[in-house]
Amino acid sequence: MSTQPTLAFIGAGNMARAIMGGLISNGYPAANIWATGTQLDKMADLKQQGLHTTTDNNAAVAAADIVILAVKPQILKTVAQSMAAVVQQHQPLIVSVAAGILCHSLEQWLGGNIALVRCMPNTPSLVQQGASGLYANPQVSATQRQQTEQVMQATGLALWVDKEPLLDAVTAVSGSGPAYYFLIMESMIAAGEKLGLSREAAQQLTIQTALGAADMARQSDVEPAELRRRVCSPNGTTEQAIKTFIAQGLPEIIDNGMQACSNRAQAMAEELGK
Ligand SMILES: NC(=O)C1=CN([C@@H]2O[C@H](COP(=O)(O)OP(=O)(O)OC[C@H]3O[C@@H](n4cnc5c(N)ncnc54)[C@H](OP(=O)(O)O)[C@@H]3O)[C@@H](O)[C@H]2O)C=CC1
Ligand SMILES: O=C(O)[C@@H]1CCC=N1
Repeated sequence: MSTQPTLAFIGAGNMARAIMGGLISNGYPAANIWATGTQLDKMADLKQQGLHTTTDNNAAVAAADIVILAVKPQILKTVAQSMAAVVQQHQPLIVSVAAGILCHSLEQWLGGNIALVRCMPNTPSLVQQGASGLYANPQVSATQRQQTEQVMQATGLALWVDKEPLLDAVTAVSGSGPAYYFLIMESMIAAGEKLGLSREAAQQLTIQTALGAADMARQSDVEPAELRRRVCSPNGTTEQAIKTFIAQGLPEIIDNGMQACSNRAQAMAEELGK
């Protein structure tokens, strides 16, 4: 990474830790990262790795070029309002990873006229296999866009969207997406056990198959639908499984789940954005 801005993660929970872990594994200097939370002892491991830890959000904001808001959406208004004065004084780039909280609300809570990126990351950022959607408000400079992209690319794929509502679609695909794959893995492990494998063997085979399928899809020049057809021998075993999944509505189930996810992001914007 050519430039290494100082980052302050406001909230050092699951998502922030995944991004911080990915950054550190990728060589980002721990001394350039601040993490905040409600209790210092919960962040002792981060301090041990060389990060700055504090319960004082304003101190972290004052030290940072980029402030990453990573608290739960339900408390974001209170947290943002409590740091508005130092944000206005210091003018860092603000990056919010909160699902369903609009730029408009954040701008208001932080005192107006701020450079703001909304980012929808996912937890595989921890192993540098993350996927993030990014949206910038007009106040974000070209340099700040580049800095944000560099930070998020250090944890995996980072894609810009040009309309804010598309972040709800990103949430439905990749923000929440790891949970869908984990559920499929859980189901495959359970079914493998039921068919007689040990839990350990079912787990190893399931995870390696997920990895192999994802890597193959990434490297292939044909779409996943064609790769799927290539596994299905006519009147063979896979065909029976796929026919059963389709007859029982798997594509519609996934469509419904992702629609519910996106709807929830929109509802959160209304509920929490005032
Ligand atoms: N988890 C995921 O897969 C994804 C999450 N997100 C977004 O990331 C954000 C965080 O989610 P997630 O990491 O799962 O949640 P967590 O609950 O794991 O993390 C939130 C953290 O915020 C801390 N916190 C609470 N109050 C304050 C405060 N006043 N000042 C500073 N820190 C505080 C909490 O610390 P303490 O425990 O001490 O209270 C906690 O560690 C959410 O907005 C979510 O929408 C986005 C994409 C994916
Ligand atoms: O479930 C949530 O609300 C967060 C946002 C995307 C993934 N986790």
